[in-house]
Amino acid sequence: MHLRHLTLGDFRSYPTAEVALEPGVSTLVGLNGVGKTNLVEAVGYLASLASHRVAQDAPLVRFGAERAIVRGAVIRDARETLVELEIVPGRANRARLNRAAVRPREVLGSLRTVLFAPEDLALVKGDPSDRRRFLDDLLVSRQPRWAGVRSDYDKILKQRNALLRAASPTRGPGRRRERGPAPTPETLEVWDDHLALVGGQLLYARLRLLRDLRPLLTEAYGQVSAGVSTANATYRSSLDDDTAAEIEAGEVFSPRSCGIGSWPPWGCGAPPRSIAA
Ligand SMILES: Nc1ncnc2c1ncn2[C@@H]1O[C@H](COP(=O)(O)OP(=O)(O)OP(=O)(O)O)[C@@H](O)[C@H]1O
Repeated sequence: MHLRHLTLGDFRSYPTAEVALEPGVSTLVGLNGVGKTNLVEAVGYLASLASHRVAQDAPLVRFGAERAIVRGAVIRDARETLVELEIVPGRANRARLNRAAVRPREVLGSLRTVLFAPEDLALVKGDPSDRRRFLDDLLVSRQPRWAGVRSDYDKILKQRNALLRAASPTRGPGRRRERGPAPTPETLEVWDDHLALVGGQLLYARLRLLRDLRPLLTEAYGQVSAGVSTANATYRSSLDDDTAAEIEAGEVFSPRSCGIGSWPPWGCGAPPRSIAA
């Protein structure tokens, strides 16, 4: 795969930019702040619909402009694909593949990149949540179907936390909680079950992913360290080792025909309104 041409319109510091790229290594050279990382960020955005530097889209649009355009001509197996994104902060992105309008998610996979930036040091220096996010991102880019499980997990966690907050006698020090419907232990139990089930699915996927990554990591690190030291990666969870091993072996929560594993428990159709909300 080769990105032959990159076009930008009102992306970061660039009112316009046309960048032709040859196959092989390209090096961007320039003074600090001249816009090298902005170009790399644009390529990363085209590949992943996300920036490695910011969570929101607004900073990607040039100051004073309303929208940004990122367009790439990608060559793969001697065929060229034109991938185009229009970034409009606060609204859904618009996407086009070979000039035909598509849903943004449909462009994923047209361009595949591996971006390594100073921010990636958070993988070893940062919080465990950074490492979980990295694994989940990788999971989704390898097998997009995990995106659904991941977003279900986030939704359930949010709903369960809201329920726990509502159940606590005060919200914040000394403040009385606002009155809402009192949650019953049964309701909490239902959310516990959902959380355990989807959390188990996600853990299964992360453990499997790490199992696949481990030999690659050890080999790649061996090359840069010239064999002086070795690197390994293990997933440390609060579960006991036997349970984690059972999950990794797929004895529980393994993928089956409908969706993934026995998730979702309501079958393959739309989720009940309480979960979809
Ligand atoms: N939304 C924006 N609108 C206009 N300019 C922006 C926007 N976001 C960033 N910039 C400008 O982009 C420049 C930073 O570009 P970038 O981070 O690509 O620099 P760089 O060449 O990678 O620098 P360094 O070598 O220091 O890493 C800054 O001048 C900043 O003001």
